[in-house]
Amino acid sequence: MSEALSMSSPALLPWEQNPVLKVEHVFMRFGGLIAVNDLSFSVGRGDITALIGPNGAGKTTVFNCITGFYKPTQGMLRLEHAAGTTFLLERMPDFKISAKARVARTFQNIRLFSGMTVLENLLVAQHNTLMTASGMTILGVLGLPGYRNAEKKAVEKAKYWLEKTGLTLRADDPAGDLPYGAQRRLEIARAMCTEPELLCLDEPAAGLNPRESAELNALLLGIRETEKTSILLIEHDMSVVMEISDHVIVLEYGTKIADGTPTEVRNDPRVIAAYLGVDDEEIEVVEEKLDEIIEGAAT
Ligand SMILES: Nc1ncnc2c1ncn2[C@@H]1O[C@H](COP(=O)(O)OP(=O)(O)OP(=O)(O)O)[C@@H](O)[C@H]1O
Repeated sequence: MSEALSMSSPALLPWEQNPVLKVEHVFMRFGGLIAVNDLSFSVGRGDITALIGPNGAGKTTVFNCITGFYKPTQGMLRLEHAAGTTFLLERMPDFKISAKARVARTFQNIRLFSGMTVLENLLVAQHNTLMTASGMTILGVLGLPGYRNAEKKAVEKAKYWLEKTGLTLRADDPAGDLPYGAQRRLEIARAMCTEPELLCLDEPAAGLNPRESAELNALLLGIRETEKTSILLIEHDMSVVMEISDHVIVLEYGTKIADGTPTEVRNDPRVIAAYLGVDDEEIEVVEEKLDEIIEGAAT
């Protein structure tokens, strides 16, 4: 390749080589407020990607655009399945984004069916598959084999995720009776029962104690390893972000200010200043504190 050509086409970053999601020049305006400002980034297939930034930076708004809760004012969100099918998420209603594009999501505040059992929560998550197999109830009512098989598979899948999330012994308890950390894991299990191409987690470590946080890290790393599911997470807990992410994107006031590996982002003075809300002259002190936190999390 000529020098001129190689200079004009720089090597792709690892997460740009086979992205599951490409966010391209997305804007989201609420009246006069620009919550997301010309945002572009890629989510690598099979990666754990973290979206971080101070409160109000626009992270949840980005999630809402990806999952169809908001239509971006401008820009494209291109999701590509491993099999090659491409979905333009900004053109799809939210129910199709979950059912067809297979983007699953958890929320900042837990949204389980608290009166249903743990197992029932996982079966409800597979409602779409069961409805299709039931021929919209007729085959189900008649108890035909196609429906019975689908039902059996749904229970097997639920049991698989109960085991993965350490909830097998609580299968018949109401979800609302589980401790907080277990409810968070159940939310992830529920999302995984839909076999997502992209799993979006909004602050999965919020409110967890250090032991639960470590369990969450192990669960997410296990999902990446075994299921090869691509994960995009919003997280304020830097020990989680630094320990499990392959790729970190940093937002401030809706604008991307950094995009790289955890080490690159962590050492970026702009990120430290923006994320931790400090003045430039305080950065060194904060960097030392950050090192302590990360070392503490590793031991
Ligand atoms: N529906 C809405 N209408 C008006 N403004 C909104 C709406 N949703 C979000 N915003 C504003 O957009 C900006 C970004 O909010 P967003 O919730 O996306 O930030 P965030 O980074 O997720 O914050 P946090 O970490 O606190 O959850 C904020 O100024 C917020 O007030």
